[in-house]
Amino acid sequence: MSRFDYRRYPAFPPVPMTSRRWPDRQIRRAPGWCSVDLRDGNQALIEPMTASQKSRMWDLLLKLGFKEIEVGFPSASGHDFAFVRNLIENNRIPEDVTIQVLTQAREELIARTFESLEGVPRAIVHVYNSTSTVQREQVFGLDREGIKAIAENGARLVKDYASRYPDTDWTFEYSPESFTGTELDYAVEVCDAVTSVWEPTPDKKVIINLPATVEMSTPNVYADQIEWFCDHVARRDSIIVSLHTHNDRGCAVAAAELGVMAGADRIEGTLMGNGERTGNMDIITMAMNLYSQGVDPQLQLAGMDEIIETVKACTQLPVHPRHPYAGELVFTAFSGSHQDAIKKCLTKREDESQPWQVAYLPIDPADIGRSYQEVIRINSQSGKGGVAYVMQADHGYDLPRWLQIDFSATVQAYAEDTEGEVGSTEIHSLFEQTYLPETPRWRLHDYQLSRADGVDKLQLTIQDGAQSRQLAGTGNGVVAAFVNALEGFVGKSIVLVEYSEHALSQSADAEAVCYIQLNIDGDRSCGVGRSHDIVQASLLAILGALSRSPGLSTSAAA
Ligand SMILES: CC(=O)SCCNC(=O)CCNC(=O)[C@H](O)C(C)(C)COP(=O)(O)OP(=O)(O)OC[C@H]1O[C@@H](n2cnc3c(N)ncnc32)[C@H](O)[C@@H]1OP(=O)(O)O
Ligand SMILES: CC(C)C(=O)C(=O)O
Repeated sequence: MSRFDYRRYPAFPPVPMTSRRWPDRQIRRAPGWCSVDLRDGNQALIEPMTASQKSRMWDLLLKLGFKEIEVGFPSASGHDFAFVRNLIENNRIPEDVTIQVLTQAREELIARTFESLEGVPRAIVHVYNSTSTVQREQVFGLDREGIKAIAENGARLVKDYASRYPDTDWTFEYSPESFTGTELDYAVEVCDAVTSVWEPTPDKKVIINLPATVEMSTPNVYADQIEWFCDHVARRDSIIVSLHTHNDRGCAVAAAELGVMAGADRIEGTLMGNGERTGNMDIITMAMNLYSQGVDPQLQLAGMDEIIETVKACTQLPVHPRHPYAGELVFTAFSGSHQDAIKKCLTKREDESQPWQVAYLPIDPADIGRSYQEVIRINSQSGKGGVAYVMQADHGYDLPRWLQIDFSATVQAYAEDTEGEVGSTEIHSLFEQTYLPETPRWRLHDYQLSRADGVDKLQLTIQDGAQSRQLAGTGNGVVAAFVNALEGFVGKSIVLVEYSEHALSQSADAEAVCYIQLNIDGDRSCGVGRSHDIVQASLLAILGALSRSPGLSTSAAA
């Protein structure tokens, strides 16, 4: 039989709650954030961070505005110990920032932890032990009382060692590690035992951190667990309930969000979700989720590219191009209908003080240092809206709709041939080759306009290969006279169907650009003319449209 056998995995039992309040709540305020990049994130790396990588990460975390940062497990290694000493001895901890360190509930480790913190003005000492059924039975070989005793002993030791360093303002934190695999009544019993040792008050709270050490259920079940815990734990007004979720089922952020709705006050997580196995809860995503709902995330995340660069350099892990908010491709639309909708919304958006309402873009990319240039990228899935956006945003051409349709067919054919993305410069060159070729079929030499009896008369010279041709036409206005001259030249009827012009915004010396669509004996053809003179731009556009018309042979012209 195959080992791929779902029957080996029992379903996670629901929490027996008859009524739950959290589904009706909204998060309207950011929780307290604690970065665990330098501890949980670091302990999961193939190569743990070097001292300089840790320093770089520390500096970034300060810059982003974290006020609580777990900086290591100082009793575990000389490196972690030295890093904590470095921060303290070099006065690198700002007054509004508190460092946090982790320790097991063992005396020698707790003693060493306090040694590492000597002289720190304030710190959070975080002690943990596993409480789940699996860990109790299989790892520790202890019953409920035995495991609770480890927690109580750890709490007592932490309190005792803290009293030996009276100059430091201590905060205590306890985690019933593997909380999500722990019976809820038992988790409450253990945490109550810990807080009865610590005796917190509303003015001097302790932190009780409830980890989804392994994510085992849907986020709603985690939220039930948190609400149940908050409702039953003793001394709730003296406890900061903290969450620490992992991403085994891909829902760490959702679980943390629902957990906050269920009553939690504080969140531990990492930047971009680095951490054990599938990672810790990603603080960037959760904070930006708040931001996108109009809630101040209390973190400065405007420089997303710097964050990514630092995280990559410190963890030596890539950031997925589709990572929420941060990935290289998350604000990019390749597909035609998305591009069309984005372009329309952006074009209509005149008043920046109005709420952001742009299809397919949950936030304004500019808020996190991304430019609109990255928003729309072109490949064979793209449509006219995207091509028009690039032509306008990057090159200053405001193509009318009928020309967008005409030109996007050229770009589409090119994208299919090259089987890849078509860059902005390539799109521009395609436009020039198509509508403004360096060696056009016919070149306008010179022209003279005169007016008599209300009729305009145009005389002009056209270069047709090696020959110069003199043409003349009449009409109401220069364009009509030119069209009339060309009708005689090619022997076909020509109707001016569309006309549009504008100053070329990207051109420093104010060139004008003119777009024309002609109907030449039933065939439509588009042309573009560019010149410092608007009349000349119109004539060039008409000649360009005529040159591109497939129905004309040189002999017809002759
Ligand atoms: C979910 C988490 O992320 S928890 C944090 C995990 N992080 C780390 O472990 C990284 C740093 N840790 C280390 O480097 C090592 O574990 C050290 C140096 C701290 C300790 O190493 P060791 O002394 O070899 O102990 P180890 O961690 O293997 O555990 C050994 C013993 O401690 C017990 N123990 C484990 N965790 C705890 C705890 N939280 N509290 C009390 N005892 C514990 C174990 O049951 C085991 O007991 P036994 O020797 O009687 O069987
Ligand atoms: C020590 C605890 C908080 C932890 O890292 C976990 O459970 O993942």
